[in-house]
Amino acid sequence: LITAEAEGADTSTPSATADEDRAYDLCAKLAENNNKITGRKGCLIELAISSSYRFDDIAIVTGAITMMARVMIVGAWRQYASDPSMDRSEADLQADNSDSNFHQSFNATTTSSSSSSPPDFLRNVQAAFKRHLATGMMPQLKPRRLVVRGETAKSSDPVIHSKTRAESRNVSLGERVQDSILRAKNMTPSSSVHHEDASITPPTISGTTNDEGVSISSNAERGQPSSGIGCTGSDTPASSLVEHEHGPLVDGPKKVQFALQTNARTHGSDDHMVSGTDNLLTHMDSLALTEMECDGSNQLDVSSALSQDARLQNFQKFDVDLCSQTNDERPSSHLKSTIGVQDQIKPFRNFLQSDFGHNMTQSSVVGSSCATTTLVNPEYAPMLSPSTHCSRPEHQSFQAGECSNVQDQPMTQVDKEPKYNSNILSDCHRSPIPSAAVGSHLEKKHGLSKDQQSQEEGHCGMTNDPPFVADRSTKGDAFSGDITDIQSQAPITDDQFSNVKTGPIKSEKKKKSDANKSTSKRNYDPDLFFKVNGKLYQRLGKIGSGGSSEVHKVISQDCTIYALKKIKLKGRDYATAYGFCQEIEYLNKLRGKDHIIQLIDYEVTDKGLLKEVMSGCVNNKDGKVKDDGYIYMVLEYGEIDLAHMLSQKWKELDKSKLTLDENWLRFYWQQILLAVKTIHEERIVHSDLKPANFLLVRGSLKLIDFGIAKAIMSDTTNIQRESQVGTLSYMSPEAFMCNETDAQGITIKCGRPSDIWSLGCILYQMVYGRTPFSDYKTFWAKFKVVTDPDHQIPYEPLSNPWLLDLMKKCLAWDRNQRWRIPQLLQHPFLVPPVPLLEDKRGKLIHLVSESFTENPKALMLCTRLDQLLNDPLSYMTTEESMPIGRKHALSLLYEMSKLCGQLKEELATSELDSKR
Ligand SMILES: Nc1ncnc2c1ncn2[C@@H]1O[C@H](COP(=O)(O)OP(=O)(O)OP(=O)(O)O)[C@@H](O)[C@H]1O
Repeated sequence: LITAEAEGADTSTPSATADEDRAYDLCAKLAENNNKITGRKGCLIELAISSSYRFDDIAIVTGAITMMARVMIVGAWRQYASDPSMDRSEADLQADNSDSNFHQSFNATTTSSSSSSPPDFLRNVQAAFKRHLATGMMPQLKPRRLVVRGETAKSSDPVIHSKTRAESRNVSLGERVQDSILRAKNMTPSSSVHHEDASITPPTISGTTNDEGVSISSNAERGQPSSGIGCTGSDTPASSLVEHEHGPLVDGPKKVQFALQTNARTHGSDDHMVSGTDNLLTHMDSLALTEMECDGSNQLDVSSALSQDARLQNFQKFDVDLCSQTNDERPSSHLKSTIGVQDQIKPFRNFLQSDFGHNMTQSSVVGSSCATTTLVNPEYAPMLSPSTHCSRPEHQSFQAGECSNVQDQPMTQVDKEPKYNSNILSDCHRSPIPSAAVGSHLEKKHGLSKDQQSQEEGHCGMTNDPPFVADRSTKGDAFSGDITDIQSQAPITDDQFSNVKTGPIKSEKKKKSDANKSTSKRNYDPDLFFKVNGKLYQRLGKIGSGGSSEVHKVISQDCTIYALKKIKLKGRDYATAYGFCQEIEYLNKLRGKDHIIQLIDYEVTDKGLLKEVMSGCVNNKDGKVKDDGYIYMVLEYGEIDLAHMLSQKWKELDKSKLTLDENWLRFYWQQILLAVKTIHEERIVHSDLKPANFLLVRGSLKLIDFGIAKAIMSDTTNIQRESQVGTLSYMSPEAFMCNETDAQGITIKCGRPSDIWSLGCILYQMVYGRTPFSDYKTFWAKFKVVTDPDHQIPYEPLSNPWLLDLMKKCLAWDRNQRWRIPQLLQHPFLVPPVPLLEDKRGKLIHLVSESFTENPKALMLCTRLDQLLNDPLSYMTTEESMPIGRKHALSLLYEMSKLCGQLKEELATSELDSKR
């Protein structure tokens, strides 16, 4: 049925029920896919994914079947491998490497339901399958097609299928059989297999095309859309990178960081800039340029599907794992040593079980701009919309599966609590921060746990991480070879098979297996779990990778979803490493603040480094970190970032031909301001404000990524920077010219106004769908135009003149003219002035506005003048108290004369126009 579903057959008709032939087919497919071993993931999982984003809840059903079938297959394998009465030994199987008949018959069974004589293994599998059928499990699972979603999934299906088949062609029978044996005997999959995994992993979605016709395919990593031209990181010449910055919405983030000592202007071309200077780190987030282009909804669907898939797989893995453990005759010492971990694992397992053990509901939550598909248990989700529909409850049957001894274990207290999928957190009112986590943090604030030493020696077993190619400038590259770990599927750790000959194995396989042997000491599967300060977090999928880190979606023992940011320190220069530790410091400082992403827990495995940063005595500024060290940060989980929300919004607008909803804009703009207000009040300048750094968490936007943030020293208003930093499209003139001298010979410094400029760029992008300097494609073109005080930013006319005014207030070239956050929060766009009563209005203003009722700009200026005259305090920051000082009095007068001048100019122009 899974196969039928995946191949698009209509399984809703009675004819599509699983007769024996089809069951056999299914078995063969399962066997083949287990055999093929695409890493720790079978093709079936992929099929389940493909189903899951085409059908609302078929994934649950297919998932259940997949799990069940897998357990059966494993059972069959075991039976086959251990039963001497069976007529084919493993040696035979290995000998089958060259057995083309076997291969052919295998193929025959998988491509049609015609029965060629199946090999013994398949017969055994078939027998096992039938035995299970007899238990009455199968009939309870009646997958049916429920809801068919849009075209996107259809269009992506062929990609997935063809990929899957291509994979199957690429793997030799010998490898498949050997890998199968390895898997059945608890050897871990080979690294070559990993690569296959990686290639199959995220279903490639859609093919949106940007203005240049560049095909963009978004992968499952949210926020990491990739361009078909593969312009990632600093390895790509800048000239080619910048060329992709085209059209609306694509001009976004290019993060640059380069040393000021470099006289950038002396470089003739972008290429020089990138390749010529050691200190010159040009972080062209070329992929992120396309960020706004990628289809957020697709991504969400897929990420949702992936997380479902991950859950299914993990659940399955637990069952098999626990099963094998309970059946195992291991020395009790080993059992003992696993107890701690098993205790930690149990809640995960129960969570996953409970998900499948209850009716599940799949629904879309949140507004149109950020619709997310989510899997919830309706029992605990009373707030779901009426459109929610329930899927079938058959999955309960799976609980009575093979591992009853394990499943019978009582649920812990935490298991009885409502379990929420990540997105449902937005509906529930429980604290996102488990008190235990916070408590533990407080206990050892800035301290280090006992486990750190051991973790330092090989934390989480991430020994196979691909090397970081470059520093922070290599967005995406550092992890490009990595595996999306939600496919973790290596079956069963079971010693009873350890003596089996495995035949010749590729050296990579051996390496991987050795690595896993060493990680097995940890008593948890490092492919499935992260351990931070002794607490396990199960991986649910990779969210994305930034310039310096990879971020995973994880679930904690108390079944809360978090994001786990992992930063590899080895090979980085110390300055960068200190920067990472500083991010932790800032996040600590910002704990409990509403609009800042919350740091739940963290661990720096290099104790010395953290100590140095925390104490402010940074010694080794120039060297590179040699030791294997990682930083782990457990963060609140964000559902979608503003960049994707904007992309979706603009797609909706383009489709509907509607104009921007000002209330939508007001709502999110206010949230952005509140977030930045929080950090500015803490004397922190973010320096990298951009839509991608605002995450939606339970309906509020929260600020993330303090990687290049800086604290303002107490006696100044500016930060000291040795390098220019930021993301090109959002960088202020001061950020471009940082540390140079201005016309008056004053050194240009960055401060809070620099963040305000970035906010202006974000607002501009929210209003027009592109950033203000998007027409300037190359770094130098941008540099020139942004640093030119006479450059006029183009503003297309808007129906609301306040909005225009607001953008101009943020994008004033002169940083002293830019409004500060408190003023912006009071700007008439957010707080429309209450029209003054006729008799309260200044006579002069009244007369003037009466004569130009048809000119909205003049009217707006009149209102502001009026407001300034009648309510001058609204023009001042909330920090100021009465009586105002001379400085503020002067600035009010300056504001008034400026408004008068603008009004005079406006009226003169419209007078001229009317004469013409
Ligand atoms: N708390 C979170 N919840 C969900 N997703 C997150 C969270 N934190 C980060 N991400 C996602 O992970 C990816 C990388 O995150 P982040 O920007 O923090 O990494 P980074 O290494 O600092 O990147 P860069 O320096 O290039 O901006 C982004 O796609 C981001 O949206």
